[in-house]
Amino acid sequence: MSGQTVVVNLPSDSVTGIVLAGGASRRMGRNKALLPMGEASMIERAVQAIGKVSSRVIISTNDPKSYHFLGVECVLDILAGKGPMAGLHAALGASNTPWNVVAACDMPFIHEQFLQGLLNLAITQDTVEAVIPVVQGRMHPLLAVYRREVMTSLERKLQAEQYRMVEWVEELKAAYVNEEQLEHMTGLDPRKVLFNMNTPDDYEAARGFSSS
Ligand SMILES: Nc1nc2c(ncn2[C@@H]2O[C@H](COP(=O)(O)OP(=O)(O)OP(=O)(O)O)[C@@H](O)[C@H]2O)c(=O)[nH]1
Repeated sequence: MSGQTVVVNLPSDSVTGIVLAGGASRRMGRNKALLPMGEASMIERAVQAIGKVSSRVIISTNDPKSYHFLGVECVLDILAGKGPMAGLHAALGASNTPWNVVAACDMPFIHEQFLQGLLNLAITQDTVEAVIPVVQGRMHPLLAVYRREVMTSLERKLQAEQYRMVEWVEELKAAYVNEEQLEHMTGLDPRKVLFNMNTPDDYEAARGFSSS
């Protein structure tokens, strides 16, 4: 942590927060979104963090009953079973704000300061369509910021049955933000914030981390 103060520039009423929670969690063997992490479930942590930087939160899922207890609006995939790009597509279709901050439900160290850092960069870049973290050469399109208009190119990809999100993101006019910039912008360790859980071992590792 650098201790840097993050300045809030973007009014939250220009931002919709989207939590992706429509996956099958096959590798985990149970719904990742409902796993407890510290005092709350994974989905509650994501909704809380994203709710601090946006005026409206949407859960993108095909299983709204599981999230009814949260009292948060759920949006169903238009193309069900096609992965996170389809989830983002449906949620952007429901959005009415220029900027949209997206997070997967399986990131235990998600932090509003990180999201705000990405949003702050987004509004200083008139021509960019997205702000995408890149850590160790790997893009992280599931914790990122998108203009609503990217829905058009996303829809084209889905119609062409091209479901590799990184390939789509590479075609966007995006600000790709490296590890050093991310740390400077947010005051947080990007590797930790961007860590995501796929397997029971990842879950154990994250729980160890969060209680230490
Ligand atoms: N709305 C929506 N979200 C999805 C879909 N597939 C994955 N996600 C979400 O996207 C994020 C990354 O998902 P993955 O870990 O790649 O896939 P998963 O299906 O959850 O897990 P595995 O079955 O183990 O691959 C998670 O937040 C998922 O909930 C989908 O078809 N629709």
